[in-house]
Amino acid sequence: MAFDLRFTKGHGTGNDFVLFSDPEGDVQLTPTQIAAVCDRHFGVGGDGLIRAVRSDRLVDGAAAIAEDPDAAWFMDYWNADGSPSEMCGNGIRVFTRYLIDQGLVALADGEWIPIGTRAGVRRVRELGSGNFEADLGVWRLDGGEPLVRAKNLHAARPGLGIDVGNPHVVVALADDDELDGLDLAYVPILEPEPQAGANVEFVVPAEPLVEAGRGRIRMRVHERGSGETLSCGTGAVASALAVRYWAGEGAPDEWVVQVPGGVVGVRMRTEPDGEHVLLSGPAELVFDGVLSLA
Ligand SMILES: N[C@@H](CCC[C@H](N)C(=O)O)C(=O)O
Repeated sequence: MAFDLRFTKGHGTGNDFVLFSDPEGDVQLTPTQIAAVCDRHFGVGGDGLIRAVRSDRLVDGAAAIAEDPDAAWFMDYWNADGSPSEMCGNGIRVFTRYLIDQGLVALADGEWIPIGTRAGVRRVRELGSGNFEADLGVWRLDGGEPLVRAKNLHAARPGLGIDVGNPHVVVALADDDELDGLDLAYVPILEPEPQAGANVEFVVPAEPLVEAGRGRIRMRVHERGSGETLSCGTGAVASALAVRYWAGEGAPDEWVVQVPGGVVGVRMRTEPDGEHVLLSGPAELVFDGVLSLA
């Protein structure tokens, strides 16, 4: 039976999403329907699809409420190929702006809102001028150092596995030419291949590498389930963490990450439960529409 899906198109530094609101959890899209919505030729087009649903309507949401009873809203995130992901750093900023825009939440100045995700509860606040900051929680080295091959990269390079709620492998390249020459229409090959797959980021230092106490890098990404995207928030934080790890003691705790779709900020902060990593950047809502879905 066909039904109408009311959606909003949004993006964070060009990482674009189709968002819709389903407070009671009545709309269960299949992976095929999600891929059709995200298709850039036959659908709306997007790197991912985000459903805004009340946490108490979902099994994963119950875990979020147990972690923080105020996590009333759950970001139900799906990649463009219809596979689920635990987290999305650009998505959670756009999601928060969407909740505000829809009148589903109101935030006081500087107030942090807890959002349920499959990776656990994450907190977001508005910075003003359409910018938001998300606390992506405690990060960890995970996934080892797989060898990474990519189209136009002459030899395999070692990557560094980092988990920021979802899995990443970060690879350092020699210079801009190597970064710009990559053909990320082809999926990078990881050896060994992580069981759950990984988002793969390629990074080079920006010029200058450190300015006003902040590290600066350039990044391109191949996202698990979506292909090359113009930006990846969790990928940007994984990249900054990897470069700081490689640089060793004395490296900055604040980073500027240049991605093809713009610039995001990353900072690390020690909390009682470990070191958190925070992501800041724009969140834009572009247009609303209605899609008839089979
Ligand atoms: N674009 C996102 C990450 C989206 C999920 C990712 N493709 C995955 O499968 O983990 C971001 O901004 O973090």
